[in-house]
Amino acid sequence: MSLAESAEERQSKTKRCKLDDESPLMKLPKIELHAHLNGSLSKETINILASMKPDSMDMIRNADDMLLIGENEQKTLEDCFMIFKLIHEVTDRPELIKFATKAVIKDFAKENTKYLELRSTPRSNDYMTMDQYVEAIVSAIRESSLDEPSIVVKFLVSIDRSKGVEMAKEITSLAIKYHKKHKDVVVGMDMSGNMRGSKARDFFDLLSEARAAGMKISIHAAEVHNDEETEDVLKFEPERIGHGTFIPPLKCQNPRLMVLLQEKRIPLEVCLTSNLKGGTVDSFEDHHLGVLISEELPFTICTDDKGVFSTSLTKEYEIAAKTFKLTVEQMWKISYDSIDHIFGEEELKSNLKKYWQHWKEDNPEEFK
Ligand SMILES: CNc1ncnc2c1ncn2[C@@H]1O[C@H](COP(=O)(O)O)[C@@H](O)[C@H]1O
Ligand SMILES: [Zn+2]
Repeated sequence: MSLAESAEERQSKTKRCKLDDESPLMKLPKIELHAHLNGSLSKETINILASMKPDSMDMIRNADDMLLIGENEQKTLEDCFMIFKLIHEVTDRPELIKFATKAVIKDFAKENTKYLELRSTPRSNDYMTMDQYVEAIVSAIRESSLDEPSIVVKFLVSIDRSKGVEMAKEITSLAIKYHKKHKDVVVGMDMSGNMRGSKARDFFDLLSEARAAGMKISIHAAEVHNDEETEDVLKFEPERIGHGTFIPPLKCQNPRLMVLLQEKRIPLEVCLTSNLKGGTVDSFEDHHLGVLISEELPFTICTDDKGVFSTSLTKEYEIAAKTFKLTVEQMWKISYDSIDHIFGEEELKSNLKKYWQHWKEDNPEEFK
């Protein structure tokens, strides 16, 4: 079955899905490849973290209005970057980072995410070193493999480009060090953060170093309009690209970028709600996912910051299915194809594929 069927064909097959535990898309095994740790914290987890901090602030305790963007609210990306700074207040010690990591893993496991790549930028302060930050995440992932055996979790070390190249150098060395020490957990690097005031290409040598050490690379690109930078990133050929909103002709006047994407077939990590609430797309209908489907280009559906954007992986699947009139069977295929884009090892990929196939055979009622 092709994803590029006509809208009418798809519409006639669309199964309406409710967003509850019984929803087929809740039950569907899913893959999450673009989740920032601190942006993924639920309101409940933020409140618990605040209560664990001896000097926690009331502002953080009442995380509701301040930190999470509600149903019909729209913000700018700049607003989002301010929100992340506030959330960092409740994860400023190793034990809090460890608690936060476990809570996020649990949340994803609850909605049948079977494979999760978490990403985060290591920070240091009076209470922790960057090494302790990474160690806290790795040990949370290791302990979760016992507490939450249904989900496999990997970690990508993020460069926050707004912090400059010198800091990125430190982060890259740290990433390589922990990749060597924990090859089965620390599998890749990401570049994210506020893109204002820096050029992606200034970080390519560092990302190449990580790649030479055996790590896979994902880069946030074309989240905002910047054709020159987007072309640089496409030519660098990261294993995946975060967003890619301003590549297809919907949002971009430069056809070369789409040609490059078609040639290189770099999978895009698609984050529907993030793009709408961050104000980079006007509506779900205008989202570039429609082009990726019709052009049969590789992509994966992700949450980005499910806490801040008040979403979940199931909700993102629901939105994609509803907006682009996709059946449960087509959503299963999107989820299944995402396995090819994980940074985890080949043996894991083939095990996940087997699991997906068995799930389909064992749950025929979900596809009716
Ligand atoms: C909405 N679109 C986005 N664009 C770019 N970078 C983003 C982002 N969403 C999150 N981040 C990056 O992830 C950090 C929060 O998680 P961690 O503290 O690393 O776990 C943010 O500070 C930013 O650097
Ligand atoms: Zn992101």
